Amino acid sequence: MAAFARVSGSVGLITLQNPPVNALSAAVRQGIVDSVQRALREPEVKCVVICGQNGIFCGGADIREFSGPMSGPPLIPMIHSIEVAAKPVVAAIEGSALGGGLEIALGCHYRIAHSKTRLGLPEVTLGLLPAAGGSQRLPRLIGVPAALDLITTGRHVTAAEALQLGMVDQVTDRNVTDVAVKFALSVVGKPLDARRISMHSCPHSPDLDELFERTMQHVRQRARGAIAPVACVQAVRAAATLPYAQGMEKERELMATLFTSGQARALQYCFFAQRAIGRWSMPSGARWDTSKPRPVHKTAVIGLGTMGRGIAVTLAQAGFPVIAVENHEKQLMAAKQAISGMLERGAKRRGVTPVLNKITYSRDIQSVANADLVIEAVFEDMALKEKVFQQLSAICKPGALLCTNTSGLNIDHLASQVRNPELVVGMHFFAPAHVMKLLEVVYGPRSSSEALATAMAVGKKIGKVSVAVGNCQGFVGNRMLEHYVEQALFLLEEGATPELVDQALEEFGFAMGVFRMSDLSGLDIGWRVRKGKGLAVPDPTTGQTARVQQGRRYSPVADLICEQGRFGQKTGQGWYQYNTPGSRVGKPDPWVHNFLKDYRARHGLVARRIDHQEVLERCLYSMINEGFRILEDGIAAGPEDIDVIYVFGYSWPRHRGGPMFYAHMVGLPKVLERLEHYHQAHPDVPSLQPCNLLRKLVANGSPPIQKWKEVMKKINSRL
Ligand SMILES: C/C=C(\C)C(=O)SCCNC(=O)CCNC(=O)[C@H](O)C(C)(C)COP(=O)(O)OP(=O)(O)OC[C@H]1O[C@@H](n2cnc3c(N)ncnc32)[C@H](O)[C@@H]1OP(=O)(O)O
Repeated sequence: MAAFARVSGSVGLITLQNPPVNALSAAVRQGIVDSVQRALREPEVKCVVICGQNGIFCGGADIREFSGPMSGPPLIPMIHSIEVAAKPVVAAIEGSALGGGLEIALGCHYRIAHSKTRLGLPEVTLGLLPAAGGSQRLPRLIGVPAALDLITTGRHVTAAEALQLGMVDQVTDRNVTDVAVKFALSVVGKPLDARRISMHSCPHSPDLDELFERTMQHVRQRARGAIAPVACVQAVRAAATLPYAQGMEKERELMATLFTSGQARALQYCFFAQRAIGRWSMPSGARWDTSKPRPVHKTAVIGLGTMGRGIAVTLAQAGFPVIAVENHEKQLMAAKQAISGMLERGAKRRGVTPVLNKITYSRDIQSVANADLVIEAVFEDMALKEKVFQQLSAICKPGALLCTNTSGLNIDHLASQVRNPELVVGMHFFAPAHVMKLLEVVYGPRSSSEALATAMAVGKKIGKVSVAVGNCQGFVGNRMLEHYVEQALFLLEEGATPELVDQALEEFGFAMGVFRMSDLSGLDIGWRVRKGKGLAVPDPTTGQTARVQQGRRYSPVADLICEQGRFGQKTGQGWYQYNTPGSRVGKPDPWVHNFLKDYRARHGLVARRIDHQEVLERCLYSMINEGFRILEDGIAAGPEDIDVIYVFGYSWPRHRGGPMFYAHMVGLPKVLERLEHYHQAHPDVPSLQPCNLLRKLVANGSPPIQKWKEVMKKINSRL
């Protein structure tokens, strides 16, 4: 809806009303059209102000409407009618003016923003472009380079930056509607043509061709196959080179392709998935809206290796006092120096003062006695973690939340080491912890809903995308990853090279293929884990690691590479070769190719030609299959949780929505058929055997992903 009122005698005030963000639903658009007509019709109205209810101007088009047939008045003529109005129209912007919201403001003759407002055209993040004239008006208003930046990234700007760019005419700390009403009265009777952005041409930019070429190259590189950023560049190019009407036609054409694309559906799914994960529930029935978090004032981090340092920085930057504990003096000093550097660099980037005094350093674990929440981040070794939890149980004040940053060890076992197991949860950060957005919050069978609510609340406060998951080996992310990596290794045995596998995955949209990624993170980490699991142990008779371990096919290829001291970038050799240790640019390594040839010969394996499709199907479908098992086991509450974990923690290309959404797009019958095919070819690989839930979903007519939870409930209640 939009309400119309006459204020200050002759100002027509139009208020957008659609909580919580005044999204432009059909009803709101109709309300605006009716109100504008009324304002122009009534002779008492001399000028118009458009504002939003409840402290927010407008969050843009109603994204939920995109999945159904469009109804109600379209945006473009509505905005045009505002721009051509004979009475001055002023946008009174507060909270947010995003997407279609900003496009309405660009159609107004003047824009006044509250100082706390954020403005932007984030359509690209939804797989779209600003197609209600935004791609044509913004470059005309602020110039091509700035418009290219905002439209291709979807970046929100502050009111101060918007003023600097010329996007708004005035910024105020006062009530923005009051200011806009007064301002509107002051411009009655002034000529409006110069205020109609569509009548301008773009401000001159030198070397326009070169600018577009450079931007296109940069955008293609960053987009990893996403089509919307490329279309955004094309639309802005049209604004810079064509008259407005032709530019609008180009904008329409480009949008027609994007709007129905699978990428737009994936990105819009991600938008809602990211919000859905906040509404967590536990198998006990406890939920986000019925569980109260405990207050957390003081925090502590135990163990200041790479992860502990990043966690301490994240907590301090969010305003938490942190006691940072490391029992080795030398390591403590090194950590202090590294953390201070991280805080200083972070503060410089954000233009704020570094919060060095938020962190107190100590060698004594007793110093965490007063903390409300402790995060253990010591070496990934169960015996060591057990000891730390026993100590914490004796030291910490009653009610303190005890968290572990383990990436896969048993939370329940750690809980069994303490007096209050209900206060133990996992807080699994991803490296580098102060940069990566994902946090898996892991509850065990004994964790209380209050403990989970507290960890989720802290996760939100420190700016992480926090996903609540159940306890199992590897939780969600690493449990699925194991199958992806396993298939990649099998493909090497069967004839692929690391670069072939990586190329297929990178073309799919991953920032790095599996082998490039493992060179970056260090091959020794996985080796240690495999040894810990009793894998990667040589057969006493042959002295070689067997290709069958624990009753199933196993590839020792990665272990053999590690035995050569090839740990990836840090040693200058891994799956690729590097000019120097620490260098980031890897080249295909003939040594690896020869090693694989010898390995195959030794094991009587005949190399065959492997294409990109097989790489994708085996690596991704085996991982997706495990995702279905995770849903079946109740470790993740829904497919959105898994997808958000993969998009934010494992560089899964967002425009493909996450592994479970990808399966839905490919079609569950096809995923099932390909898994059956590969399992028949590799019966000794259990991860290729289609799981029950996948079979049942297919048997139930392969419902859309939004309905999986319903079908899962139905299936479970029938068992
Ligand atoms: C063509 C395309 C055109 C013309 C477009 O305009 S595309 C839309 C462009 N706009 C956006 O991309 C903005 C999306 N929204 C946001 O960025 C944020 O919601 C916000 C900055 C506006 C507010 O943030 P915050 O206060 O944190 O609130 P939430 O993000 O949690 O949102 C609250 C609930 O509102 C729902 N929502 C938000 N925006 C939209 C929208 N444009 N359409 C439909 N629904 C929207 C959001 O899903 C939350 O709902 P629940 O999860 O609570 O059910």
